[in-house]
Amino acid sequence: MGQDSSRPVQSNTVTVLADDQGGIKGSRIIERKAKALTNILVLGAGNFGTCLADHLASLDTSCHVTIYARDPAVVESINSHHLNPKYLKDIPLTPELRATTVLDASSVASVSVVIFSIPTQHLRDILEKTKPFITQNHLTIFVNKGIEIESGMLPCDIVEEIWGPEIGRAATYLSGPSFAAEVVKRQPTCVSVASRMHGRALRAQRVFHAPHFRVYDSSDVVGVEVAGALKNVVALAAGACAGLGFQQNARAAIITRGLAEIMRIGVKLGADPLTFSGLSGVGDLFLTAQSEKSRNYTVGYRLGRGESLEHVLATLGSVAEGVETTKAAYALCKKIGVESPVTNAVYGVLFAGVDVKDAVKALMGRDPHGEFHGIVDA
Ligand SMILES: NC(=O)c1ccc[n+]([C@@H]2O[C@H](COP(=O)([O-])OP(=O)(O)OC[C@H]3O[C@@H](n4cnc5c(N)ncnc54)[C@H](O)[C@@H]3O)[C@@H](O)[C@H]2O)c1
Ligand SMILES: O=P(O)(O)OC[C@H](O)CO
Repeated sequence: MGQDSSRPVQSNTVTVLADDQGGIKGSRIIERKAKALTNILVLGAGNFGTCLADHLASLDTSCHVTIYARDPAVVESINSHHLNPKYLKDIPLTPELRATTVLDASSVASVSVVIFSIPTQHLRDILEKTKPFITQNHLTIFVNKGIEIESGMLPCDIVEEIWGPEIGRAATYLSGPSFAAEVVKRQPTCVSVASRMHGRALRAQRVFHAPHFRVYDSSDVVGVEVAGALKNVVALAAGACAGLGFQQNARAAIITRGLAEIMRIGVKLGADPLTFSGLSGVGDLFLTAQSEKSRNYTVGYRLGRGESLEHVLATLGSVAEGVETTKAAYALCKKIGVESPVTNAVYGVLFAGVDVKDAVKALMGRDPHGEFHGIVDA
């Protein structure tokens, strides 16, 4: 079958606490086969879309998974050779995974689950395209980690604006520490999924469930989204710090003060502070801001080593959401009146010609104040 031998065989059994509407009811336990779920469409054949589609296609062969890509060469290669020639290139994909360039009424009507794995700055485009076909019955799952530049909106707000409150409110948001390159190798991974409709989060949990892929549910959509977007900005700062040759103490300080900043912004936008101690909060921040596998950390690191932003982005080969999100977050913090030294420092380096060394030194040399200022007194 051409499968990577490092990837264990999946169990299809899914155990959930749920009533028939997907909500929790007492302690009733339902054992289900994943095949009880119907067909799945994944939009976006980049790193994460490919890895999630492969994961889902491997769970149960009776559950058809199709990945939508704009590039016919990508579609042809996945269908004929079970390889994505652009992303995760060396990974043999599950042979049952099908790919298509077609995104129309029938491709959406024939599935019950639609996963959106498109960078945040292009989300509006795909939401407009799918709007005529998406119904209240679809389980929609978003994996973006960013803030839109033009509007300063989180993905959840864009979804509700374009699809309207009824369908928008039913959307779910998957986030947390999850490098695509590890998920696709069946490395143990825990993430969280949030929805304003709790039953939907539980349904999404059930869709992904596998021995190596655990999904915790949350109802704090704003907290999960703020955390996912802004950890990328902090990862840029932490990477720059490392690229400049500063050691672990400095990086730990940037990450921790970055978390305080994320919390200040989140709380101001109505998030539950507890969410930031979870998988989508400190979990993803810890992963991204400490690892050379992170694209955002890598961008920061290379800037710290003296490369230009243009060169780094032209040679990265994939999206680093934090770059555009920094611009959006900088404007957002000014608008909502939240103190954001880490975001400001990264913004200065990326967009205002500030020398990276001066920016990191200034950040580390700030006058300290109450550590939880702006969070507990918000
Ligand atoms: N890569 C990861 O490990 C990872 C993990 C969790 C979440 N995410 C998030 O998932 C999202 C996607 O990231 P990625 O790593 O897959 O990015 P990527 O750069 O690897 O791929 C992005 C894909 O989106 C496609 N795309 C862009 N605009 C499109 C449009 N208008 N219509 C259709 N397709 C379009 C591109 O062609 C490309 O295939 C990001 O928000 C990212 O933060 C990524
Ligand atoms: O490679 P990054 O920096 O985009 O991070 C990928 C994921 O968000 C990690 O959870």
